[in-house]
Amino acid sequence: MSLDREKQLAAIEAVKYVKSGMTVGLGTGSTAAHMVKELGRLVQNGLEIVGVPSSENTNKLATELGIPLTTLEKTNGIDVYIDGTDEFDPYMQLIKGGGGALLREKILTYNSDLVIIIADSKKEVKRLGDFKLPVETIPFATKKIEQLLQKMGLHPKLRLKDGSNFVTDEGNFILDLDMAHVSNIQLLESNLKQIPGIVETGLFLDMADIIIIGKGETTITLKK
Ligand SMILES: O=C(CO)[C@H](O)[C@H](O)COP(=O)(O)O
Repeated sequence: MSLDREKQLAAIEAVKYVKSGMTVGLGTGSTAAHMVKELGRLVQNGLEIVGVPSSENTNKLATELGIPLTTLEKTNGIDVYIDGTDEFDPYMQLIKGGGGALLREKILTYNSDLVIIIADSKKEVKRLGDFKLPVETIPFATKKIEQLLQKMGLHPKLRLKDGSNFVTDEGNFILDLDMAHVSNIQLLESNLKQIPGIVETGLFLDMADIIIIGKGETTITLKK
């Protein structure tokens, strides 16, 4: 069974939590795109929702599919947020941001009543850290932050796209960190957040309420 089919199955299962009248946060990435497509199909069949996209890419896809959209500040909060992940561990802790949308994704996650993460079976890990941890940095400070993180043993790599710096929807850069040898992820998160110029990290700790994993032709649901 292909990983893409597992992503699709997880997305279809997650969308069952969405009911008419809800404000729905729309994640970013290939798994989230399956969810947006499924919501688009349901909207065509009469589901009445308003979406809040987490990126310009998702905004474009949802608009093409006819999903009514709004922005976070115009809502009274989000009923359910559905997004993919790069890794999740047995404690439902996540690394996100492979697609570079981690800042808006974390803001929407924080402002949502229910957070559902959808994943293919390859995203499950015993311990976070095979995937490089993205951190979003202000361009003005990025060089200095890179030097500091190097001294901390986190081997930062400035993310590039087509030979130039990758620029997020908020106009920032991304440093991808090697956290394979970090034993205390809570401490890492708080240390990183104390560095001026780091806007956000891709560690989503204690934020997921439900994780739906596509496995073969079925899904497995983990709940907090
Ligand atoms: O955090 C993300 C984007 O910033 C994505 O959810 C994450 O990268 C997973 O992507 P995909 O579903 O394509 O594997």
